[in-house]
Amino acid sequence: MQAELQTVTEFPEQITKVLSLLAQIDNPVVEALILRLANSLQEGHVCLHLSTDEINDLSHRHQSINGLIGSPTEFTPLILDGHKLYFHRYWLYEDRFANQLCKRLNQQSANVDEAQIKLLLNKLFANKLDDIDWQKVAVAAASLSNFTIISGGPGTGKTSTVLRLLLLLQGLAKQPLTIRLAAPTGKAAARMGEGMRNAIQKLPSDAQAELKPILETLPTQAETLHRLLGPNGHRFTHHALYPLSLDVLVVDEASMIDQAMMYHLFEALPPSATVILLGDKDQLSSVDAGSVFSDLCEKTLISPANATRLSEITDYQIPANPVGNQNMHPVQNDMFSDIEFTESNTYDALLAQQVQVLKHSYRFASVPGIGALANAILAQDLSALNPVFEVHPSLVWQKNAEYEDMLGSLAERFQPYFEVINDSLINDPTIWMNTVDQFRVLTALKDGPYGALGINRALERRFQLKHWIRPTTQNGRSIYHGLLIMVVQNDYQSGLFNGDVGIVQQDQQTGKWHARFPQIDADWKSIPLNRLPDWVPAWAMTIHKSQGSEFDHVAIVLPNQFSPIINRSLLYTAVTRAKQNVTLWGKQNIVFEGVKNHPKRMSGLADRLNRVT
Ligand SMILES: Nc1ncnc2c1ncn2[C@@H]1O[C@H](COP(=O)(O)OP(=O)(O)OP(=O)(O)O)[C@@H](O)[C@H]1O
Repeated sequence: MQAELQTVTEFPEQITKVLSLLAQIDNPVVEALILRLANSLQEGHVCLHLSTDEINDLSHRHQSINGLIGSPTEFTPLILDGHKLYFHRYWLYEDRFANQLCKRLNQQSANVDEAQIKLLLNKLFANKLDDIDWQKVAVAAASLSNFTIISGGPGTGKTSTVLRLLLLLQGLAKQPLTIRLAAPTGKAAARMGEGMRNAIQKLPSDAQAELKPILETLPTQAETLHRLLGPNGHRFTHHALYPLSLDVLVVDEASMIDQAMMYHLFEALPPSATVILLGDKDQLSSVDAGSVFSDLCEKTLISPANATRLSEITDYQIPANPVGNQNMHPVQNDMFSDIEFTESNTYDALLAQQVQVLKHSYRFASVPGIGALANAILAQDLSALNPVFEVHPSLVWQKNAEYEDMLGSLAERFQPYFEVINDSLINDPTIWMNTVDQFRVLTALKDGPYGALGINRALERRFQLKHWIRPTTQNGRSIYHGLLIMVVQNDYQSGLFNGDVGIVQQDQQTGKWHARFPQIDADWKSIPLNRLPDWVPAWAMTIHKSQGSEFDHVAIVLPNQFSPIINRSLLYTAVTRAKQNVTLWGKQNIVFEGVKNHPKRMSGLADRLNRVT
């Protein structure tokens, strides 16, 4: 699958030529259109919106588009659906996913025992709050449905909430449920498992004792979506005809799932399974085309009937359509201030009621600087940015630094790591990884001096000057003991996936080189360098690649000229990768322009869901 997608997204010109040749088209206007579509896919859009004039123009070129562009019922390489032009495969992904979702939204709450739910909820949320406990509301709403989205920023309690939801579902079930946890990348899956184990530890001790038999049935390890679906060449083992064997699936970091993977996932789900997607709708969308999670989170509403039902179950007075509620972010309030809830019978109205948004960050209560900066970015409040940096010592903004000074400062931050990696008495890769995860450089761009590749090269030169590393060449690549690498390709043979981060090590006895990777459910994996899939150094990584990871201190490096790639979601994602400190290296006008820039990816999902049930 990955290889096929790369053909379209990475080589737009070639795809245009091949399609034109296949359809025997020799028409520059049509060729330009295919190229525009391929380029927009590369930018993350699922489709291309055509104007009425462009559509009229196409219909006049009937001869030249015959066999190339067809309606949704035709089998042509390109599909024109209303005003939206798709590559056939993406039209199919979006259409089938929407159908699966609509089926799920249609089979809501059959025979739920609301009295039993209320009883268990009160055990799981023993403290009655003065204000509405939105975590409790989220669990209550999710227990009435087989599809739920829980969106929230870092530390808003998504994992704690989903743990209580799983305890509730398992407590209600007549037979023990098969529950599985998954995430788009290995790193995100590892963090999800760790989060679950922490959340269990943090349950009040009386609840832990009382719920012990149920707790023992819950998974505390998560797997990657690829592993869950079962890689099988370029396809997956599980699909509509051979669905997954599970009752409940929880997927974390769902904002990272692209349209293609979302389609494959929903195709492989048994119709009776309950699905819970967790994520942060404000984060960057997936690397590949689509912004499915944020599209699904576009509206969040509580109908009057649902408000009554949830009030009864939770013992809080839940307002219908809670516009202006403290729990909602100002941006969100603005977004919904003109939406009045009508008992609409469209799928998007059904979906809006399955979207639970958590807003209070427990994590940022102790590190308020990061929370304040993240909120200022989300609210696109430029006037708040400078004051936020002035007030919080955990935040530093280097607006006018020279390039070399910046590199010097970034390199210094890796000193603690090289001290442990070069200490022959410290041979524990977990200590190495924990030390290197204290600091990471995140870049907006991939290429150029301010991109991840350029910064990595420059940092390596500095590491060498400081005698922290002694590079040698193998298979044409510079390697050294302690080199931090990121895999940039899925490789089923080695079990390594795009985004996996490992450490290169030379065996002291044999002198052989290996890269070691932390495993979700096993010891460290050791792979000889010549068997590694394609990789890059990872002292600096793009913000896109950093999704699903967290570091104590994050340095965000922006280029010295504005690039449209810098936008609100990118900056928010970068800032929220930090647990303690953020150093922002970028000119003020570039940061301001980036915060104001909030593009939306094109897709037809909203239109498809805006259908009558
Ligand atoms: N209702 C609550 N009251 C007090 N503390 C809470 C509550 N909910 C969550 N926390 C605490 O907040 C922290 C973050 O919670 P949790 O890990 O569930 O959030 P998360 O949204 O999953 O975080 P992340 O974005 O890092 O995955 C944890 O220390 C947790 O114990």
